[in-house]
Amino acid sequence: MSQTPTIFALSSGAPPAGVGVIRVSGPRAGEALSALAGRMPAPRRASLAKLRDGTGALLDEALVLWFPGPNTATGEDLAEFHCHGGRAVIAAVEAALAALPGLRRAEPGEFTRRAFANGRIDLAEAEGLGDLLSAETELQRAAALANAGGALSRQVETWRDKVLGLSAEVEGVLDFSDEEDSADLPECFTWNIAALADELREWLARPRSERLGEGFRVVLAGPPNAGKSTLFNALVESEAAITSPIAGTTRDVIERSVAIGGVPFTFVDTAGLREDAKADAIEAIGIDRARSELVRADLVLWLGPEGEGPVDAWEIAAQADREGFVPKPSARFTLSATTGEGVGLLKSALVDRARDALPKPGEAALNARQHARLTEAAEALEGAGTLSDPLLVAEELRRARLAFDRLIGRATTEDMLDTLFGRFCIGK
Ligand SMILES: Nc1nc2c(c(=O)[nH]1)N(C=O)[C@@H](CNc1ccc(C(=O)N[C@@H](CCC(=O)O)C(=O)O)cc1)CN2
Ligand SMILES: Nc1nc2c(ncn2[C@@H]2O[C@H](COP(=O)(O)OP(=O)(O)OP(=O)(O)O)[C@@H](O)[C@H]2O)c(=O)[nH]1
Ligand SMILES: [Mg+2]
Repeated sequence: MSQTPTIFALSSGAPPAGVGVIRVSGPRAGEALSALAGRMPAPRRASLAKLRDGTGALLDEALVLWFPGPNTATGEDLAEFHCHGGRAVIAAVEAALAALPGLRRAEPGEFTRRAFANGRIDLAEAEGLGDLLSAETELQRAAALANAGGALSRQVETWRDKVLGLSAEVEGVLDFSDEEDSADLPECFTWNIAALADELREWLARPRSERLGEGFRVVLAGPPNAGKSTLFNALVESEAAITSPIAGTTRDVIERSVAIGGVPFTFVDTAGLREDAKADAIEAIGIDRARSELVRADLVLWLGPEGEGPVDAWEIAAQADREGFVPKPSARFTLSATTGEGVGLLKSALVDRARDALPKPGEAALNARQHARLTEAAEALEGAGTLSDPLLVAEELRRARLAFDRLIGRATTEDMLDTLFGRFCIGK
C-alpha cells in the first residue's frame, strides 16, 4: 500500500529568528512528534518538550503542538515544533525528521496544496492565501484576506447555485415537451439569465487584484530642470534620483514602489522632454523612454508649461518658492519639493485617485485566472439569453457552471495546480 508521504518544513521566517516553527503534516506526523519529543502531547495544547534525535542526543528544548486530523489546516495529522530559531537548531531538528522513515522535506506550497486536495480550502481561497503571504501593503493584506477567507468563493457558489436553479427549470420544460412542438421557456427565465450575466459583467469591470501588486503607476514628466527628480525623491522619501541645476540630468527611467496610506504606488522619474536634444544621443534615448512611460502610466504628473502635458495629466507648478516663479492659475498643485510644502496635499490627492483605480478594501477582487473563468461564465449566460431552443440553453448553462467549477477549483488540471502552488514558499 502506498501511503501519502509525510512532509516537514520550517514554516516561519528564515533563521536566525527568535523562534522557528517546523511543521510536519501527514500520516506519520504523530510518530515523528513522539520520536523527537519522547511522548504525545495533549491535542491542540502547547507544551514544553526536550527534542532528541535517534541517538538520544539533545537537540533543543521546544514548544510542541499536536493537531490530529482531519480538522487541521492541512486536513492531515499535523505536528508543530516551535524551536529556538538558530540556524543550527533548525538544521538539527530537520535532520532528525529527515532520518525518520516516510518523512521528506515539503515542496513549495505543499502544505497548502494538501489543504486544497483534502477540501479544507478551495482554489480561490488558496490563491488568496498566496496573495496574503506576499502582501506588502495594507490594501493588499485586506483584499487577500477577504479571498483567503472565502469571500470570492462564497460569491461564486451563489452564482453557481443560481445557474443550477435555472438549469433545473430548463430540464423541467424539456421533460414536458414532446417531439413535435418544442416547449417555450418562460419570459422571466430569460430575464433572470440576463440579470445574472449583468451581475457578472459588473464584477468583471472592477479593478483586478494584480493592480494591488503592481501599484498605481504615477509618472513624473515635463521639460528638463522642472524639478521632476526632486519631487520624485520627495514622494518616495529617498534620494533615489540625482537632482541638479543642469538641464538633462535624468536620462534613465527610475522607478520606486512605496505605500502611501496603505495604498501601493509605483513612482516613475523620467528624462526631461525637449525637442532640441537630438545632438545628445543618450538624452534622446532617455526622452524616447520617457515617452513610452507616459503611455503606461495610470496618472501623469506634468511639471511644465500649462496644457502641454498629456490629456488627463495633473499639472504641477513646482518650485513655487523660487524667485520669479508665478504659479499658473490652472495648475492643480503648487508645491515646493525642496521644502516639502504642498507635497502632503498632493500625496493625499494621489491616494484618493489610486483608491478609485484599485480594488476597494473588503471587496473581493478577481485575478487574471479568475477573470478569465468568470468571462467564460458571462459569455455562456449571454449566449443562453439569445437562444430559444431549451436544449441549447441547457448546454450554455452547463458551460457557465463548468466555468464556475474551474474558478473555485472543483475542476482542475495538475499543470494548473503545479503553477499555482509552485509560487508559494517552502513551508506554506
Ligand atoms: N502555529 C501556527 N500558526 C498559524 C498556522 C499554523 O498552521 N500554525 N496557520 C496555518 O496556515 C495559520 C492559521 N490557520 C489555520 C487554519 C486552520 C486551522 C485548523 O486547525 N482548523 C480546524 C480547527 C479550527 C479550530 O480550532 O476551531 C478546522 O478548521 O477544522 C489552524 C490554523 C496562521 N498561523
Ligand atoms: N526652490 C526650488 N527648487 C527646486 C524645486 N524642485 C527642484 N528644484 C531645483 O531645480 C533644479 C532641477 O531639479 P531636478 O529635480 O533635477 O529637475 P528635473 O526635472 O529632474 O531635471 P532633468 O532631470 O534634467 O529633466 C535643482 O537644482 C533643484 O534643486 C522646488 O520645488 N523649489
Ligand atoms: Mg531629473
